[in-house]
Amino acid sequence: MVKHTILIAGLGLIGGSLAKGMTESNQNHVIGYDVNLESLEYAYTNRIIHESAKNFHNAAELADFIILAAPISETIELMKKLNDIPLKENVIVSDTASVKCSIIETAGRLTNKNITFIGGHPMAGSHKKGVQAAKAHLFENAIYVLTPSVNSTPDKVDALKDILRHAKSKFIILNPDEHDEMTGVVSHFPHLIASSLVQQARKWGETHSYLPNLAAGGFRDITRIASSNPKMWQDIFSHNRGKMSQLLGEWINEMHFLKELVDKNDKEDIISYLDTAKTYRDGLGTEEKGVIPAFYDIYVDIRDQAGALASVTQILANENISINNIQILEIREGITGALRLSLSSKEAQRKSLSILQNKGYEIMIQR
Ligand SMILES: NC(=O)c1ccc[n+]([C@@H]2O[C@H](COP(=O)([O-])OP(=O)(O)OC[C@H]3O[C@@H](n4cnc5c(N)ncnc54)[C@H](O)[C@@H]3O)[C@@H](O)[C@H]2O)c1
Ligand SMILES: O=C(O)C(=O)C[C@]1(C(=O)O)C=C[C@@H](O)C=C1
Repeated sequence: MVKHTILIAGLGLIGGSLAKGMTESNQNHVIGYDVNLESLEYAYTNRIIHESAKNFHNAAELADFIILAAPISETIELMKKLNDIPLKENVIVSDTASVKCSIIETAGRLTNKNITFIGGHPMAGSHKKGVQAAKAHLFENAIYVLTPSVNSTPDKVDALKDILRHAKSKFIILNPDEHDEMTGVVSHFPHLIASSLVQQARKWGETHSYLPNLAAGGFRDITRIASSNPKMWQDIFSHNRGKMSQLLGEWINEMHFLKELVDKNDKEDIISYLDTAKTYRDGLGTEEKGVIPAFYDIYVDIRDQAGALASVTQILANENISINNIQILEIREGITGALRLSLSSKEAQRKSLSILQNKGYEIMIQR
């Protein structure tokens, strides 16, 4: 098998995670580049990359594939730089930016004939940033959107998928506008709303100092993403501002409607509103639809006592069931709390439910 040289520019959470998986699989030679020399050094000493490059131009000349994983505005600047570099013939350039229209518009303006540009967006991440948070398995089972530019061909798309196969993602092709519209709704806009909910609580907290202690499972659940990297999100909102503005307008109308509903206090209408939302939300994880990957969660009631979490995870480990994600939703002194365990398949969900129920745990699954 031919070893390709892959340059990953931007070794933060996303670039670092892609690089780590690629370097571990050792099929290709991975060169890392980052403007932050500490991140570059960290990536090299922790074997996230095979080789570190302090000069983007020189590293780009050596690459067969280039993945730009910097913030969106920086990614656009790097694309413009690539245009003036004597690259290898037929180099495939991709990116990881959360917004695709401005990236593909920039790709359309590139005149360097050696570049085939295929936009990329792995639909997985976290509220953490930086190379220290990188995980080789971050994109496992996640949707990975590709937005080929006009000069790309299906064999080039396959070549890109091939060098990304270690990620174990599910690739889908979307046009950039469709991508920005859908991720606007299910990814970008929720971040704005999460921050606005936290702002509301913060303002109330100024006159009610005990308020933060009451922020339990529900508030924490819906606002986790408000802890994300503000600079990255400003960049995303700015590049998708047309869609954000439209969604905010729709949301404001929805809030007016909701206010009327609450003021009227019609029991049936309110139940119907909540029920329609519940039915849609419960259905999201049952099959893979659009950009939303399936999830198979179970909720386990546990007591606030030493070792409670370890007991549950040990029972599942004994049965060889691996847990994709675990979250403590609400545990306060002396009160029963809930664990949310995310499993990798419906079968794992069913098996965990039955094993834990047999051991006397109270379990809830959605649906
Ligand atoms: N965080 C997420 O959940 C997530 C998920 C999918 C896609 N993305 C997208 O991936 C990209 C990277 O996000 P992240 O979460 O890894 O951010 P991050 O802040 O963790 O990492 C960004 C890295 O890029 C480096 N960088 C900045 N300017 C650079 C430049 N000019 N050249 C080279 N390196 C540069 C920074 O030093 C940093 O190491 C963004 O475009 C973002 O929209 C983020
Ligand atoms: O899990 C999170 O914290 C994320 O915000 C990840 C998330 C999202 O789902 O909205 C954020 C931005 C990306 O472009 C893709 C994924």
